[in-house]
Amino acid sequence: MTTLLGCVADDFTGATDLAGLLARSGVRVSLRIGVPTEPPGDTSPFEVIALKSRTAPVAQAVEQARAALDWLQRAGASRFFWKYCSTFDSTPTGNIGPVAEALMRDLGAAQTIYCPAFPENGRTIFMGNLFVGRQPLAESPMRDHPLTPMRDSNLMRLLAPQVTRPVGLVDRLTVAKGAQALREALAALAAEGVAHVVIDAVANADLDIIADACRDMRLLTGGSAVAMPLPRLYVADGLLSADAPKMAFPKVPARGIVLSGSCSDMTNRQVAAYLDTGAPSYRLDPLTLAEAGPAPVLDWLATQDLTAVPMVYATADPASVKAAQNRLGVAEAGQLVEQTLAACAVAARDAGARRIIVAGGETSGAVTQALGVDRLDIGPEIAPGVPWTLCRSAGQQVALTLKSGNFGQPGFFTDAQDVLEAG
Ligand SMILES: Nc1ncnc2c1ncn2[C@@H]1O[C@H](COP(=O)(O)OP(=O)(O)O)[C@@H](O)[C@H]1O
Ligand SMILES: O=C(O)[C@@H](O)C(=O)COP(=O)(O)O
Repeated sequence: MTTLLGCVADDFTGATDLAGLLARSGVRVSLRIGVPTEPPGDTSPFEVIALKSRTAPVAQAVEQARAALDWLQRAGASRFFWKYCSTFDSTPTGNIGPVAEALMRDLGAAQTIYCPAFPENGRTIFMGNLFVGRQPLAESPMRDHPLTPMRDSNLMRLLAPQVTRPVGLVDRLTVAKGAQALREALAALAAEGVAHVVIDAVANADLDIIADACRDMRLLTGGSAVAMPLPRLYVADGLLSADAPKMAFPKVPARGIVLSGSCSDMTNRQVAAYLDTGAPSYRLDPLTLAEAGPAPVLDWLATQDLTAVPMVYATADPASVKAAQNRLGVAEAGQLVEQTLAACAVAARDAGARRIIVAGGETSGAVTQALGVDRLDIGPEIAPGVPWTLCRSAGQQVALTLKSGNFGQPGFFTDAQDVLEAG
């Protein structure tokens, strides 16, 4: 089937988040891990390509996104979506802006929008300022993110140094007037040469208006939620029929593992809640890892009963993360943890784990790549933006969930298992 919307996501949790929200509509969504090496064959109306480029060097992130765009164009896509984090995770050099500009150039798009709002998860934008719950982004726990600490809440100020062309805003007062008012505001900004437009949204109703007004733009950018109304709008436009059969999620054996590399505030709470259940657990310390390597945790894992769904975690509070980074360097500390958790995933799979729960975007990228997964089918949603997915790894069918650091309730690791039991 010809692809209608081609999506590029800058990390793997973000890709499953987007694919899960698009799939809520009942249309077929395919999620590819990395740019497929094969030319497009059996494609879906919605294709999502997951990259691991959020913290990659700018040139590499741009190159990967352009390769993904090329594949999606060959699949027949006529509209495109650049998905980044709902907390706008990036640095003054990128990669949100440079990738958007490169895709705009390739597509001949004079203007695009930026809307990371995800109201169901507490991300809202007002007067160009991003909020996480009641806190401005820069006062939220995101200010201590290990790789992309967010120290400003104003999206125009965050975006401007990342792009070469002018940045503007359509605020909530205009969005509230409806799709026509928004279209006119965008046209007025375009006439002034504004290429990059941040748009306020505080509720799903705002996202409906934004998607309605912008659905024919060649390139949209944002978090996952602004894309959620698109399938319904395309069906209304007669571009697509919503007749995709829902995938029956198969029963997978109840042997599993939890791998947590996120250090977000929410993941810290989720790890604490899972420890409280008495589940077997192993805490990774980057400084010990740097000296002893992964052998001790792999030895421990080999002794575990996987029906008890043990947890390996490096999740730590900001002070401990800082201490490890000061000793090892930010990238080195991150990589050590990611590679170790990835090795645990492979060992657990080889020992029979068929339910793998991963917390953290970069961590999910490392784990998924180590498992050799190239495609994920979207299954039931555990929490807003976090579906179970089904993949094949080393010839085995494995249920995999990739949880964004900040998503889910404190009981997420148990919730995830309950969803499979209920299904
Ligand atoms: N104790 C720790 N000290 C230093 N870095 C850590 C520690 N635990 C995890 N990390 C690293 O922090 C990063 C967390 O990023 P990520 O997995 O994307 O989580 P999130 O989804 O919360 O952003 C990863 O690179 C991970 O390896
Ligand atoms: O938009 C979001 O918040 C998520 O989809 C996402 O990208 C999360 O990234 P991580 O927090 O790094 O998992």
